[in-house]
Amino acid sequence: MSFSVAVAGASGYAGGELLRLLADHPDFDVRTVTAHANAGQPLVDHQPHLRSLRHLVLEATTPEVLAGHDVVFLALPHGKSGEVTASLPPETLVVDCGADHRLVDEADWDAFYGGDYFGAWAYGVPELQTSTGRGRDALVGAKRIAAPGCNASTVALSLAPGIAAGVIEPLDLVSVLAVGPSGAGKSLKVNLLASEVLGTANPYAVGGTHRHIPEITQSLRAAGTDRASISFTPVIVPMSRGILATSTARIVQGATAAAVREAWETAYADEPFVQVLPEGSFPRTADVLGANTALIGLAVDETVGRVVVVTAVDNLVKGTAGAAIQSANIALGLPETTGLSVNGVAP
Ligand SMILES: NC(=O)C1=CN([C@@H]2O[C@H](COP(=O)(O)OP(=O)(O)OC[C@H]3O[C@@H](n4cnc5c(N)ncnc54)[C@H](OP(=O)(O)O)[C@@H]3O)[C@@H](O)[C@H]2O)C=CC1
Ligand SMILES: CC(=O)N[C@@H](CCC(=O)OP(=O)(O)O)C(=O)O
Repeated sequence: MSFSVAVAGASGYAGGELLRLLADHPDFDVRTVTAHANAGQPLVDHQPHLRSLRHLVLEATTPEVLAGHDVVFLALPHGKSGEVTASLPPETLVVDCGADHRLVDEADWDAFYGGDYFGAWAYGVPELQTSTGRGRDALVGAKRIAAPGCNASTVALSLAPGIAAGVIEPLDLVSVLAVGPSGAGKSLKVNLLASEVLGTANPYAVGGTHRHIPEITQSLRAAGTDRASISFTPVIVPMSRGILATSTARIVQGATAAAVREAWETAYADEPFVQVLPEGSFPRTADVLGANTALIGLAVDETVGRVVVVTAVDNLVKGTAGAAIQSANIALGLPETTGLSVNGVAP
């Protein structure tokens, strides 16, 4: 089967990663790539690593250019995809990598983003299976999919099994993340200059201000609690890609260490792209580079009564483009793993 595909935001990091994966996907045929200021230029001027797509030229990002494809992937700045998606035909599968269609509560959108609210779509993290319509079930046959924020999906995958199994307290969650600067996109920002990022660790959005917090809590609520709250702190470190999220949660009274581990192992036992490491093993970001894999290590700290969950993902793959393609595979009835690899690149 061959589905014609357009990628909008193709000159950016997320668009480039979508294209790298789509180029080797047997059922997707990338016909159109679009950009904004760089429209009119050859794709490889902006993505020189995508040699098999060197025939493509960046077009303007308009509904007219994007219409007429079976699948449209959008990797545009926040607030820009919502403007486009309303004009795309309902039969087109649209997968948005921005935040415009992630949040179910308009008040969260207003508080953390602002501007027009475009409504929530099926959330592109299949492993967050729940009884409330999110997860894999909501993606089957979907025509509109919101791919996740990379930090948000990493933390939700880290903590949801404990909430679903009732072995951790949903309040008093803490997550601190080491993140690579590619998560912030390609556009020039002073705090992301090499001279500002190399040789240092920079915390940002400290103190409950990061826009991924409502996205995390809505996923955790969907896992099986009506209340979830998290202290969330990201720290930029000098690695181009990757997220290492260290999350801790208070263990509910009476839950044994074995029951805690069991919750995560059971939740992900059949998942191709989320793996729980054996006791005593913890992931490194290097282990998932280029892979659509989330690796999870966990330990129970009996002294403080908390579980410590360490999760590594590649922000551009499992955090964005890989999740988008995995979700599109499900929506189209293709094998979920098509075109995606659990194996990373090393060293
Ligand atoms: N980077 C990451 O790890 C992740 C990114 N995402 C999301 O994916 C989306 C893209 O992010 P990313 O690739 O990092 O960003 P980049 O800054 O690297 O790329 C942005 C893309 O959008 C285009 N663009 C810029 N302004 C406009 C506009 N006004 N209208 C239409 N297109 C525009 C750019 O085109 P041009 O080059 O011509 O200006 C470019 O192709 C964002 O919503 C982001 O939050 C989600 C999860 C993780
Ligand atoms: C280093 C850095 O700035 N990372 C970004 C990750 C962005 C992301 O995952 O996606 P969305 O912007 O689409 O939500 C951040 O923390 O906001």
